[in-house]
Amino acid sequence: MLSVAVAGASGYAGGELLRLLIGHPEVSIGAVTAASSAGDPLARHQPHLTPLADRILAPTTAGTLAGHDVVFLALPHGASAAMAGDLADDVTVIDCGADFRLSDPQAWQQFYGSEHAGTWAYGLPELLVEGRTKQRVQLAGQSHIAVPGCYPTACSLALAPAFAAGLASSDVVIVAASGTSGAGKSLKPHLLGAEVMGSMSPYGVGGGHRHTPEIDQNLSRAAGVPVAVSFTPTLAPMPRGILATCSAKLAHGVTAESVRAAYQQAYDEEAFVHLLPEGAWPSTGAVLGSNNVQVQVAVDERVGRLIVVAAEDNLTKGTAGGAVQCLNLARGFDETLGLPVTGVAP
Ligand SMILES: NC(=O)C1=CN([C@@H]2O[C@H](COP(=O)(O)OP(=O)(O)OC[C@H]3O[C@@H](n4cnc5c(N)ncnc54)[C@H](OP(=O)(O)O)[C@@H]3O)[C@@H](O)[C@H]2O)C=CC1
Ligand SMILES: CC(=O)N[C@@H](CCC(=O)OP(=O)(O)O)C(=O)O
Repeated sequence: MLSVAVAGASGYAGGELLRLLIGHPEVSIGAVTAASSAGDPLARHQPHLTPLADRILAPTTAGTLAGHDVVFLALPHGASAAMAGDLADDVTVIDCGADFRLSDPQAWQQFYGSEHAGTWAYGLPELLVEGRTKQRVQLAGQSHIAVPGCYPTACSLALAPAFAAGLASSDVVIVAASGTSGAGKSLKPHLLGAEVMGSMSPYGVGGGHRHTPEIDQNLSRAAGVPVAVSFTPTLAPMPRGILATCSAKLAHGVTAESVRAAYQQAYDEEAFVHLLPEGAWPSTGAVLGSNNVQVQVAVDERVGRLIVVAAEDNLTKGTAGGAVQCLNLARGFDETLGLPVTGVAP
């Protein structure tokens, strides 16, 4: 049994981590920590986590996180890097934040505006790397893992098989809608109920969103050559879920059959990434609370473009589920342990 601490346990990502870890047979939950909410009962911030209702949130310090086999960090950007250096070397640290995702310090500086903290193993097991292997081979035995951003998880899994197989070459356009939990719990004026309910709106338009270099990084690794995407996120009036509509110019002569075959080959053996049967389309409702990514492909012959639609739950596969999957791989458990493979409907 591994003893596990969750830092940022009062937040959305921390709450989802705890929901999944409660059902994980190989872990026991140790410290649950927060910042301004330290001293509060966990139940005040995570009313759905009934088995942990009596727990009190501890302050997030190296001391409260010490003595655990595994520490999950679900903290704002920058806070993870500050904390990671104070944790013992033999602890498995899985960071849900962005601090260690990018390998290019210049990209970090440009999109996050601070000094680059470093690069950890990237925690997207199903990502194809240079057309052949999958990223999971780099996760076995790892002690420090950076969990991908929620948009990069959906968008990269949507397009990597096409780039890895040389079916798509350029001109990548992604428009993705996210539920509001993607923005975290802290108060933001544009996320008040009156602003969000019954309305959709874009943000980070024009290449400014910080997930753009992360998607570039992933697709470039899949393709083996540099890929740059146009990425536009939008905010949707729902608590959870991401629906990413991704399109790219098809290489000459590529057919719908060859596209489908490449995606079947990439994902047929995967437990969590599913190419849907022809005619069925991904939806956020269908993946709610599960660690699944639903994918569907189409070829628009009139304009010679590939269209891939992917849906995930941003808090499950997009954060906490992905993080638990990384723990399983790092510690040699079955990759699916403790992770839901069915959604909740309606
Ligand atoms: N929400 C999502 O869909 C996704 C989130 N992530 C990442 O997960 C991390 C957490 O996000 P999320 O849960 O949404 O955010 P929340 O705002 O919901 O939660 C943030 C957590 O961090 C704590 N905290 C705030 N400031 C500090 C600080 N300076 N030092 C230590 N702890 C602090 C908060 O404690 P308190 O409540 O006491 O202030 C709270 O527990 C972020 O890095 C985010 O980018 C990744 C993918 C998707
Ligand atoms: C709706 C919304 O605001 N979503 C967040 C992304 C959440 C996520 O994946 O985050 P991290 O990179 O922070 O881990 C955003 O666009 O910044």
